[in-house]
Amino acid sequence: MNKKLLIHHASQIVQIVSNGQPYLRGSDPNIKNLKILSKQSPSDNLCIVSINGKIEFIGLDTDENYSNFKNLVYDSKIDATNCSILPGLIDSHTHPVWEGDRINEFKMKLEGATYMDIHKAGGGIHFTVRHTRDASECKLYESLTKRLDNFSKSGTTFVECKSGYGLEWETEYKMLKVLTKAKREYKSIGISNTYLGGHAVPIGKTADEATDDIVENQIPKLRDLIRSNDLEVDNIDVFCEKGVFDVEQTERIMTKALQNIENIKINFHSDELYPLNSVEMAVRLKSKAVSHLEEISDSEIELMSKSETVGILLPTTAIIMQLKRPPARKMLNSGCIIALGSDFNPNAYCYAMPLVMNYACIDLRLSMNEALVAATLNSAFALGVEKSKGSLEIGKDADFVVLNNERWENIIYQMGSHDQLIKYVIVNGQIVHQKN
Ligand SMILES: N=CN[C@@H](CCC(=O)O)C(=O)O
Ligand SMILES: [Zn+2]
Repeated sequence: MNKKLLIHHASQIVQIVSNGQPYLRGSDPNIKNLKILSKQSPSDNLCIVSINGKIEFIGLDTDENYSNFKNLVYDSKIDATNCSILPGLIDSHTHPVWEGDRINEFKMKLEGATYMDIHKAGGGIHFTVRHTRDASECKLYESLTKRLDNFSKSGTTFVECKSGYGLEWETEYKMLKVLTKAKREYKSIGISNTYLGGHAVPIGKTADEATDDIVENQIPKLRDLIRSNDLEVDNIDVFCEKGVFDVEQTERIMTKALQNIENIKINFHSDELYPLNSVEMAVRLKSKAVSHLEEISDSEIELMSKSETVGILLPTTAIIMQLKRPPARKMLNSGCIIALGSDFNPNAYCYAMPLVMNYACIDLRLSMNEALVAATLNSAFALGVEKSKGSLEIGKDADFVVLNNERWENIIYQMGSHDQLIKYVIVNGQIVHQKN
């Protein structure tokens, strides 16, 4: 199979970088000088060629190089006149496997209840856990794939997906089976799977007892199922938070996972509601990423800026929950590696990375270039897929978004209009979404 795709006549191609850089720190001048090809004259003709799902050529089709590709027969040709082309967006934090919406809690929060009030009263994550435990694998797969389709229509071509609404092995296993099936069979979006057995302390157990269960019972089972190829799990996560799992318990879980599961990547919820100083532990364990960080301290920022641990910011959640905002500017100016995620979950119902980037700019004061880097290359690095995704470079996966507009910034500027702007979403050189 040698499928070929040609996208030609484009006005702009946003590569992000073209020198193989794996990520861009906040202080890197290449964020200001993003690698963008733009039409200089009406006779210019920008194009991108994919063969077998990889990028083979990017540039002016008058270039000498293009002669190798000019006379090929293409399976699909897209005329991108007046369009811009971006890397597919990468959403580095979501919780998409669950049943039971939480509209009632949304109402309660609008009336003044806090997230933790609801959680302690047996709602929040516990409400979703009850409904997810009751749901069949088939039902969970059906709702997951509908959600994956919504991520894809919003321009996301690769998404991190967590388990975490089981809080016991049987349901965690069910969720991970659903995620593994989607990763193997659902080809319109790439998936990085995360085991989040420590998402909350199950009712009737202490946090220490729940930690013991994860360390002594769940992680060994997970290891065996990964080894036998029954499950595909890429990352391990814990909700490290006051009243959930403390730093010590989180470290026990992470250490056990590192010792038992080959190539597992640490990526956990950190410093969201209370400053627990968990970034110190994250950096010490060489975590790939930590998420939220509303309460990150100056000394943690300093540590993070000298490490390769990515800070994943979730602007929609901070707005929905009316949290103190993460000090994004300070983190960027100090040289941290910043990524973005939607945090899609029943408490924060947002699929759309274009809206997340908009909020990151307006509410967290990122520049548009910083937001795009955070939603592409740096998210890819947070998930360990930067060698194949996150920028438009020869040899990387042909994952693109084609916008109905000559300037890429419209994906951020036109708040909430991504449905009108996104003309095509392409994954591995295949059109997975096309605007009618
Ligand atoms: N903070 C913990 N986990 C999720 C919320 C999950 C839920 O409320 O169901 C988050 O990242 O926001
Ligand atoms: Zn989360």
